[in-house]
Amino acid sequence: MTTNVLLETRKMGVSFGGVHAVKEVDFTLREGELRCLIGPNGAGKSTFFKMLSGQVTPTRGECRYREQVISGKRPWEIARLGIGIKTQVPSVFEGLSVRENLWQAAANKLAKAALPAAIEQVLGDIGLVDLQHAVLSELAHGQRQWVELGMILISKPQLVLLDEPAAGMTHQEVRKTAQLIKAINQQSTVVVVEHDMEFISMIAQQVTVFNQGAVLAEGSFREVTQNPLVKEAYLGNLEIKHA
Ligand SMILES: Nc1ncnc2c1ncn2[C@@H]1O[C@H](COP(=O)(O)OP(=O)(O)OP(=O)(O)O)[C@@H](O)[C@H]1O
Repeated sequence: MTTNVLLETRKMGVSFGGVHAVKEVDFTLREGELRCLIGPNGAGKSTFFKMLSGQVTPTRGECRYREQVISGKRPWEIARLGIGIKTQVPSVFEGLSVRENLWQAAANKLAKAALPAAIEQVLGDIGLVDLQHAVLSELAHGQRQWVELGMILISKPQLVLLDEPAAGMTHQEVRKTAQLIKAINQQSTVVVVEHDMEFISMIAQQVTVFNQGAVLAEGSFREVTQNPLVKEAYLGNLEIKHA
């Protein structure tokens, strides 16, 4: 593949006291990818994600984004480099409407004259045109998640990091979220941590499987789900549907 490397970790890891949550991970992400991180509970996916997003500081190794060392930077410094982050805790403004949330997200990134058209576009993308004046606290869980994805979409980050974007969603909501993430991937490189294998099957291109703080396998969805080591460590007898 000739595409440029966007983000790279070298022997990056972190320990909490005696717990080696992530050991020494080498990970390479190329421009335009949609990479899924999967693995059993406690495998280190979330901690790895948090090191990419600046929520956790690595105790060894480093992470480079566009060849600049970003490990040790704070989340807001990382966001400033053009990285959009959706953590498990939603960062929306509860008292503001859908439209106002999108406005807030875009205000510092787009020219004022470009804002209305960008907001219309994203309201359509997230399917909330009819609810644009509803206050966030009145929305259903899935709708609030879409607003947050819309807030990422409108600021057009180069890299988007999503931690369990489909958590707690109904089947229908999961399908819509998958479409939305594919739309985000049309303009941004994306990393997704997720448990829901059905959701992963809808969006996956390259998949990295974590186990016991290390990368167990990497490859296409089909490759990793047919890998005996992945079956043993994670999937067990789970029936996987291939598109
Ligand atoms: N702040 C912390 N202090 C101590 N141990 C931690 C901390 N954060 C994570 N760990 C430990 O690190 C290991 C990896 O946890 P992590 O949450 O990254 O796994 P995960 O793959 O995301 O699991 P899950 O799918 O359950 O979210 C676990 O043993 C966890 O208990």
